[in-house]
Amino acid sequence: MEVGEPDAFDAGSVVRPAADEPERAAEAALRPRRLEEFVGQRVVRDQLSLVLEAAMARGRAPDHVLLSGPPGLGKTTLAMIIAAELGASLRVTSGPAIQHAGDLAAVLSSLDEGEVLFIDEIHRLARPAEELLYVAMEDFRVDVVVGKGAGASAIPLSLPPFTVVGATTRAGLLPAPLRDRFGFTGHLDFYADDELERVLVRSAGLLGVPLDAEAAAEIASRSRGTPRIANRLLRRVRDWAQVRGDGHLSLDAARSALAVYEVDERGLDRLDRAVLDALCRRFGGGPVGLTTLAVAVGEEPETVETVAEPFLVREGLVGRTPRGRVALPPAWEHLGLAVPVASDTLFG
Ligand SMILES: Nc1ncnc2c1ncn2[C@@H]1O[C@H](COP(=O)(O)OP(=O)(O)OP(=O)(O)O)[C@@H](O)[C@H]1O
Ligand SMILES: [Mg+2]
Repeated sequence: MEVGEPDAFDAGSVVRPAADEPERAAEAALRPRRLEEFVGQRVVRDQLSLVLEAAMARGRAPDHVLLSGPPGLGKTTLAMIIAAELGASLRVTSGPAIQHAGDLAAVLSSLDEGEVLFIDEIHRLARPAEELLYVAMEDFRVDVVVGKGAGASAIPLSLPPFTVVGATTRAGLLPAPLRDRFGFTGHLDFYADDELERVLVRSAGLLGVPLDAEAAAEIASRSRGTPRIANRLLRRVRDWAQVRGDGHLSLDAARSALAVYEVDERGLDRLDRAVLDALCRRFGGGPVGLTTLAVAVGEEPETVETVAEPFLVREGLVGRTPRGRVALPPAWEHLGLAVPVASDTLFG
């Protein structure tokens, strides 16, 4: 059994899209290795497969690839798949790991021909490193600075052809010159429930646990369109089935396990429901300011805004208006309350 499952009010709740290091390690075993195993995202998959096949047919390194989209949808997985499909080795770094332009210069100048350089969280690269990267991506060159102060000089060093795969959850934060250096950009979107079911069936197979079709459907529908969450809920249901059940992942086991973790039919957890509840019952549907709402649920405004709100807004449960947050009709329905007759409170 895994220990230390955080409190549901914590950002580490089972339905949050981010993953910590131990979870990333557990995920590695479930990662699809080849493009054909990668479930869903048909458009991106087809486009990418063309880019890769064409490059291989030409015997050249493919264009640089940018992968954007929310956490847990498969950016890192795709970066690894790209290298695997090309039969190339993969070097991994990230925006925050590169403190100075020199760190990046060192990585770039050690690349072998045809290697794939994965830069995760590329929107977090420091400006000087970013500038060095444009040149490297476009001209396959780095300027190595030798010496210090007035006597310093830049020696251009040419690089073998290689492919950068950048990943970002915030494509909008990438400066245009960097974005333009990518020949192909794939945007990952939330998955449909039937796609998540396929992810779950595949994962259950890899974990060697018997998963009923109805249980897969149930878990998928509470996974917020995110494979990472689906796989996480699957592990929690497996725990339940092994400890409280007979090891079989039935619909009953799925429902019981998800009740323990307070994940409801729509994939909302305790904090999400607390926010809806405060909005509807305490503030009559709003509009109410973020700070007031946060106090009502006993949380920091930042937690409400970054942890709970994105999904509530995406689901059409909560609206953001200039005068504050409002509950939309599905929020009342979700809480089993009558939707108030349309009044200006609803349309802030
Ligand atoms: N299309 C898919 N098919 C099957 N499994 C998937 C798919 N996409 C993601 N997964 C699974 O979901 C988990 C998270 O995927 P991944 O780490 O690639 O997400 P990410 O987009 O890189 O997230 P982050 O922004 O947090 O880095 C992995 O364990 C992976 O196996
Ligand atoms: Mg990732």
